Amino acid sequence: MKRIVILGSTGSIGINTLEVIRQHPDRFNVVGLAAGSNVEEMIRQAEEFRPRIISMEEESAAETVRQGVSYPVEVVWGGEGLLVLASLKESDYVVSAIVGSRGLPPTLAAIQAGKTIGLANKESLVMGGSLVMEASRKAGVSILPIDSEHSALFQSMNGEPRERIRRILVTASGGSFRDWPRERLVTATKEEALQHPNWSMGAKVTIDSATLMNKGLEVIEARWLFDLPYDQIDVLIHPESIIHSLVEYEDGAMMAQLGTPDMKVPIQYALSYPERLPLKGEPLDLVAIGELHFRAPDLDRFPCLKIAYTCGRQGGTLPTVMNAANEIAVERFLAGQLSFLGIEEVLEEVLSRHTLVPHPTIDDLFEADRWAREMARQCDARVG
Ligand SMILES: NC(=O)C1=CN([C@@H]2O[C@H](COP(=O)(O)OP(=O)(O)OC[C@H]3O[C@@H](n4cnc5c(N)ncnc54)[C@H](OP(=O)(O)O)[C@@H]3O)[C@@H](O)[C@H]2O)C=CC1
Ligand SMILES: CC(=O)[C@@H](O)[C@H](O)COP(=O)(O)O
Ligand SMILES: [Mn+2]
Repeated sequence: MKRIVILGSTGSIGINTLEVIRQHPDRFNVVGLAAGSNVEEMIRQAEEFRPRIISMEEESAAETVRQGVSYPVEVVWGGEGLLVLASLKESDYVVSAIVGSRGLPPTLAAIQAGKTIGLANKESLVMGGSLVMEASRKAGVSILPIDSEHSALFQSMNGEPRERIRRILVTASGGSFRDWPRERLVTATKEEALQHPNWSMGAKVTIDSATLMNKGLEVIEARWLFDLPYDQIDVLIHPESIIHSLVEYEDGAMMAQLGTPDMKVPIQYALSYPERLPLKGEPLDLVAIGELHFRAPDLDRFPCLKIAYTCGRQGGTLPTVMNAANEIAVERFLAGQLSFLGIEEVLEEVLSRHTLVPHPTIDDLFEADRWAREMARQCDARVG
């Protein structure tokens, strides 16, 4: 029985994770849940899964949950609360599914406490990939990818010689504006951007998909998870999101993982690895789909992907700054304070002002993150 803590249980990944666990009560037991402000969903989840401990972002939300749950449960809160959940002694597995760079401290804490990690929170690898991977090597813990592309890559490397990989191809749907000309992006609205063609996900990752920054974050995530240089990581636009990514080997063979766009598949694989369990869901009907399509990404229409490659290659504090500026820009876009193309303008502006720290400590990363957020908030007024 795996004893699981879910950080971000009320979100899209968190809810899908609980659905997987619901299907396998003999395999998985929920011992802790953490979320931000959604007290109603947390109370409902607590009543069903009976975790021993819960964490919420604010003290007031924690108190509401404590009073709303019908059994004696420990409720903690804030950044400290997340660290308590991450290193809980009754758990052996932590699902890291908080959105954004605030997922980094609890992910690192869980690694240092020796927990196996199911990683959805790609921002923690973008912000601090080198430190996270070094910590996982030191602690001897596995980081199992939940992100669909990285799960596909992981599955496509299973039993194959890593040194024979020629390159990996990270597939991308192209997002909500895949076929829009650049001129039309000027007026793109939040409602339009939130209409992802294939996946139902949280707002932040859906906007990142629309700018192609999600693919940029995923390229950096792949660099760290699979220890590959950037010139062996390519992006392939695949509008149907059926092939979740591919690995090309030196003999020309390509291995891929296919499936319907359903996050329960990679989540369950990460939870059950190295086993493969049954899962309820629509089987993939390739005859009904008929055709799959592919094309190269258009970096002129979607420069965020180019920005991410540049930041990843230069390294140091640049990916941290890019990630933080992107989080603020997306937040402001969702709040109606920034245009869609304003997101890339904020990134360019903040990055142009940053002085790169080449071998950052964890404190350097947090300082770069703080600085970039402040800068990105200031830029908003000019491009909004
Ligand atoms: N959704 C998907 O299909 C995929 C997501 N990912 C990645 O997974 C991560 C989560 O994405 P997704 O589930 O879509 O996001 P959602 O926005 O749906 O959920 C985010 C979760 O984080 C919680 N949260 C936010 N702030 C805090 C905080 N300060 N303390 C504790 N919890 C907090 C939210 O709680 P609350 O709602 O209670 O405020 C919620 O549970 C992201 O990094 C994303 O890129 C990767 C691949 C696919
Ligand atoms: C489901 C998942 O893993 C998302 O990260 C997804 O990849 C987003 O779709 P895009 O391919 O549009 O970025
Ligand atoms: Mn993905």
